[in-house]
Amino acid sequence: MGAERVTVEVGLGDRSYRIEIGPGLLAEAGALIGPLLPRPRTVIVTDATVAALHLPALEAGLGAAGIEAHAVVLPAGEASKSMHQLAWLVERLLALEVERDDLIIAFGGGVIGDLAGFAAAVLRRGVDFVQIPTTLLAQVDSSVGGKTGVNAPQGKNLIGAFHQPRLVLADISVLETLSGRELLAGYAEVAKYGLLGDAGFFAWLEANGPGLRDGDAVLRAEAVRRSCAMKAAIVGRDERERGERALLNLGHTFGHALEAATGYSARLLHGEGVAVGTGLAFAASARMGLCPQEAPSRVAAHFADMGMVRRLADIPGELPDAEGLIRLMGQDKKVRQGRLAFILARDIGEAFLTREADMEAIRAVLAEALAERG
Ligand SMILES: NC(=O)c1ccc[n+]([C@@H]2O[C@H](COP(=O)([O-])OP(=O)(O)OC[C@H]3O[C@@H](n4cnc5c(N)ncnc54)[C@H](O)[C@@H]3O)[C@@H](O)[C@H]2O)c1
Ligand SMILES: O=C(O)C(=O)C[C@@H](O)[C@H](O)[C@H](O)COP(=O)(O)O
Ligand SMILES: [Zn+2]
Repeated sequence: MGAERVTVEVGLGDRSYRIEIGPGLLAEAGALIGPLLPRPRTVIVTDATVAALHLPALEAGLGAAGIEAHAVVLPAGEASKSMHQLAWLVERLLALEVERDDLIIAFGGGVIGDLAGFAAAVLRRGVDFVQIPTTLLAQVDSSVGGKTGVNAPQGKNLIGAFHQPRLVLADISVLETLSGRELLAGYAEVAKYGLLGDAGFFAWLEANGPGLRDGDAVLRAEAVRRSCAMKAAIVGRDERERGERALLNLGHTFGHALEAATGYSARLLHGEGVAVGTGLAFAASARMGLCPQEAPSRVAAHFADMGMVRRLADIPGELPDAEGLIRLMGQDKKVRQGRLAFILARDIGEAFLTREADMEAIRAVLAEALAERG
């Protein structure tokens, strides 16, 4: 039996929206998006790789409902999440005469979702948008919750806005063309949900992660559903990250510093930085005596079993020393009155935020991990 279509609801009052998850959704895009359009016209924002693989199928799906679509195509990769590309994109959208009541479609991975979502937030002071995520990472995380934005030289996602989509269509069939490296990077954000708050889900992943990785569509759909359900619930309770939502940053204080250190380049994908950062967060938690040593060992064993990038030693090229990485963490958005914030854990599935982390332990964990690089 193949994967079936399921719906997850993000409950945000009159800004609530559905996440549709299942195979073959591109063909139904017109029927699903049509009711949101004031006129049968839209603009698809995508990247060159996704356009080459999947744009004709989306255009056909929209065309079947009589919707005319213009495509705006950006270069693939994290470097496109910049002020430069934002300015270019907004000018293209204005040149295409996108009106205040029109809706645009973000069709791609997290880079396109974050960039097009931010463009939608500022274009004519805000137009609607739909997310059609095409990477595992985007299906389980970035397309949901309304964080949009671009990177700055000073740090990750430092310029942006909260702007919720009107609808999310996660077509799991498109994951079939995703590279193994990108799939495993996205898997780090899947594991994150188990590690931050659902030990049962992490145990499920320990059993089913390899099957999911190797292409089982039913397992993929289930992982996307459970991840989206967890994120939707958190976002529904704390849209603007005043509290609980910060747990979704597990692994990111370290990961974002590593992405800045590697210049937002192909040396380290976002999800890879999250995997390495999650390992470091669990190692630091054990070193501070907050959680049993079995917890970081279990995380490391599962990530190794999956074949993921998971240690500083797996990152090619030069890296700053421990002090340099801690300096980069100073731009993290969770910093308050100059104090760094970390998401640490009491066990698998029991993460919490602290601004009282023992910085000596953080330094020691980083120094040890850097030393493994030889
Ligand atoms: N807004 C949020 O809540 C949130 C959450 C997590 C991550 N993010 C952001 O998401 C970004 C990372 O997203 P990503 O990992 O999706 O990266 P990405 O958007 O760069 O996509 C990864 C690569 O896969 C290609 N690709 C996309 N779909 C494909 C498909 N179906 N088949 C083949 N190739 C495909 C892309 O062209 C790209 O080269 C980071 O900038 C990160 O900060 C945001
Ligand atoms: O949705 C959230 O909240 C997250 O933190 C999800 C993260 O996976 C994502 O990488 C997010 O963009 C990080 O947010 P930031 O506020 O630390 O930039
Ligand atoms: Zn992330």
